[in-house]
Amino acid sequence: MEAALKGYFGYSTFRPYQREIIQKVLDGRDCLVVMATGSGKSICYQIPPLVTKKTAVVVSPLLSLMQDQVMSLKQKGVRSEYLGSTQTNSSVSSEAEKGMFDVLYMTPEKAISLPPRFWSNLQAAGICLLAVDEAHCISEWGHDFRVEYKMLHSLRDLLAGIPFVALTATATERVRGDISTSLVLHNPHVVVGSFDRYNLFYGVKSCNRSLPFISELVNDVSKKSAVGESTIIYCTTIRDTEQVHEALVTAGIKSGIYHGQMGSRARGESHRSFIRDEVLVMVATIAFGMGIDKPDVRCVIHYGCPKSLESYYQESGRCGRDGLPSICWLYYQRSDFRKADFYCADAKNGTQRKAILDSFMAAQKYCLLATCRRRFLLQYFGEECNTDCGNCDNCTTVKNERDLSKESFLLLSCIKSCGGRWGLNLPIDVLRGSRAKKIVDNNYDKLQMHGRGKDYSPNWWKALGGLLIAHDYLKETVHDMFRFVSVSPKGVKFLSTADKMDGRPLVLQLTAEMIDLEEHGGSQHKEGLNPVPTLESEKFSEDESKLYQMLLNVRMKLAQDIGTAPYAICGDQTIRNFAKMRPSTGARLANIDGVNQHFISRFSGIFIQNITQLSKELNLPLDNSPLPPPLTTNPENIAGVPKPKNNLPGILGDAKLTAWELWQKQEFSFLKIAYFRRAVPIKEQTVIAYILDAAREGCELDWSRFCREVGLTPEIASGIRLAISKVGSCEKLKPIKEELPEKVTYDMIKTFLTIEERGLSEQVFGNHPADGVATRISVSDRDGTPADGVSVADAGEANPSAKRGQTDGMVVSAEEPAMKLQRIEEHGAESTGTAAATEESVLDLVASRNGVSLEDVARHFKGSKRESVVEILENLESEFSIYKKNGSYMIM
Ligand SMILES: Nc1ncnc2c1ncn2[C@@H]1O[C@H](COP(=O)(O)OP(=O)(O)OP(=O)(O)O)[C@@H](O)[C@H]1O
Repeated sequence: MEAALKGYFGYSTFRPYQREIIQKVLDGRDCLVVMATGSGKSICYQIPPLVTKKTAVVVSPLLSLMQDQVMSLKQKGVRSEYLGSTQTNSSVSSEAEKGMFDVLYMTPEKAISLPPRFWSNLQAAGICLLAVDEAHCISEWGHDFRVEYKMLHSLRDLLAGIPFVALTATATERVRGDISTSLVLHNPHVVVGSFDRYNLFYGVKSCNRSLPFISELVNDVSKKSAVGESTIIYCTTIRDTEQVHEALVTAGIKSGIYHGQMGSRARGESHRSFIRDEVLVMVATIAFGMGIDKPDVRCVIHYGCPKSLESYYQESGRCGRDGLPSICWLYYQRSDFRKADFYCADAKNGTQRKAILDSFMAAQKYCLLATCRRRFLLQYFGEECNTDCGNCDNCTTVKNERDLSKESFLLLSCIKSCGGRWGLNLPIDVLRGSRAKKIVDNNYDKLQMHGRGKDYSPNWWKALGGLLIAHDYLKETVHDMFRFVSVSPKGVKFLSTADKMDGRPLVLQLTAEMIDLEEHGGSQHKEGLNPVPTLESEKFSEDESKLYQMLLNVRMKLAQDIGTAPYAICGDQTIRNFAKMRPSTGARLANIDGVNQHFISRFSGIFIQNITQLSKELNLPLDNSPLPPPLTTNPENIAGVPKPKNNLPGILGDAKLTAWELWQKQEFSFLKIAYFRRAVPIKEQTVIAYILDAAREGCELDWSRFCREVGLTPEIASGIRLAISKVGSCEKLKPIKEELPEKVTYDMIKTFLTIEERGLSEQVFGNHPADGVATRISVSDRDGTPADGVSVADAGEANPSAKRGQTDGMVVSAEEPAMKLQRIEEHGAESTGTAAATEESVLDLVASRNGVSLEDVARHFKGSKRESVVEILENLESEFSIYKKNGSYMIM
């Protein structure tokens, strides 16, 4: 499966649920898949034919959508065609029934009218599934009821034993029930994913359709077009469509128009120029709704309140389907709300009328909302959501507010530790690492928070002090003309809850001075005390942005030359990766996410040539390393971050702590966390690294859920253990990764190492491989051939030497632990085994070696309990006697 995913689609990991659904289909099980727009449902029916070499038949409601998908699949080397009224090639049908296509699309009308002979021939040639896309069209309760969809059940008898897969992005429980009954699904595997489109920003504006307003709209849209980004403007009437289109054209913005009164040819032409980026703006009625499969639409504007919240979700869902940050605006005016009767005119009975009215009312409510819009949307679709998203207009209106709990914690605790005997200046000097005489004489330079506040200027801290005084967290008193600042009872309470890690965020409105200091060099980092390094590294330099634009042009030119859409060649994210990593060889390029085999054989040469030449012109170095974020925190940071055992916010920094809390307590997915309250999302890998850091610092983690989400099975863990033993060290991840099949990711390796480091291996993975089973990774996996990764074989079965602990091959002994992580084994003979661990003896041990792991120390002091060893190490760390780097303790 993974080989097909990378080979044809260029992706190295499945998104949530994809693998599970594909496996069920391969097992022959019916499936009902309800997953958000853009979540990757198509891959669930596109991979099985590539694995089984049998045709997948896909029923889809719109010809234009099918044509786009066929075009895209062909670019990926997948044999694909469609059957429908606009198919001009008469041989497609006969080729299809001979099983000559991997994926065969057809309209529902076509599907129910094909003769039984077609189906029996196709079945003889090989058919692996029948997918019903946009399956909500089956239900009268759905918002796009199609009568032909209701007749699809007739295919059931013709395709006995073939799994049916129904897919939709919007389906209430009632609609789900209808789909299941109508398609006669047998014990279907039901997957209901999150409706959340994390990468979309939602916003609403009220408007009056006046000319100044249209010119504001035109102005906004032109900014998107100027940087090559696509926008769809949905209008509720043809009149509006024409008016907005005209305004855009007058302003010199190349834009297309699409509505039901245009002839099919004109609509087709308009559609084609939009997906080929010949025009970057499409002004359309909802006739352009489902029929658009362009993944890189960056902005969807609704000009008028939509007829239902379901259709709003569907249409706005056309935005950012490639997962990159994108924007959805809805402009409404109060008169829109009077259209209920108009929408209800189509209703055939009272039930339908009520359904239409209900969803129209929900759309109105969405317009008028003063609270988190995403939360409202999700709750409407029955998804539990207890937090505001931080990524909609209502969540971001007050822009100068920020959670300053970490900074406040530092300042308050520093003032408290200094005994409240001073004004603000001295504690601030302590935070900024001063060694002034007064500070050293009072031993304040030994405080944990000494030097922790260097990232902000003294004036910034003073402004925060003023804020904390204003909010009663600090108390200012005057004695003999001197001002003293101490922590108030409210501040003490804050400190104690923050200490217990369940403190609430302390959101304060930043003063103008603080903002000014942050923006104009007063502070080194806008993001906070510990800015997120990956965010920085993900940012493009000016030259990288130039390179990105140039490479977009290269892709555009290529697409024009071969008559396809630029996105069908590769996605925007892939081009971003090119601009960031600047691969100079085919091998490096092939490793980039989004690069598939077809791309390598057809386009790698031209892209490498352009990347090399343009990077040279821009003076950008080639082969920028896409290395994963470091396994542990940078030692420089560690040196600056003391480790009081119960001061996790202090140790971890906001970003890590928040990531951990969202994951562990709120059960957010990695992806959702990546977008949480960020204008620029961080990578999922970064989120994973953050949470692992938190675990390493002692935060509790649901390891079985974590491993499941990362994809780390006990078998893969055994494989990683073997690879480490082969490499002989876990200092660097790359050599370990290179020993393993492609499907084993850095995230899996990092997770494994954290589990090992925390001594939880047995608990998490069971007794692998010491339970009498040896695990082997087939070499073919490493070559990338389609094998399912890790196979388990009996230890004694093929290779007797396995029992003797052979580690140069890929088999490990059942009796001898394969771990060779610890350098201590080199020193094994010296180990006293019985010596008791004390701070002194542990310090001696650390000082005598160039890095020891927890296991080293625990093994060395077998006479002491592991918990005591851990405690001693933590104490030494918080006293700055030692620090940790890549899982090893070093002397300071
Ligand atoms: N495993 C993956 N890794 C990275 N990108 C993926 C993965 N699976 C799918 N995608 C990309 O996500 C985008 C959306 O996928 P897809 O078109 O299948 O969504 P969908 O769920 O069918 O959406 P809709 O309901 O809007 O039709 C596509 O650009 C696709 O290539």
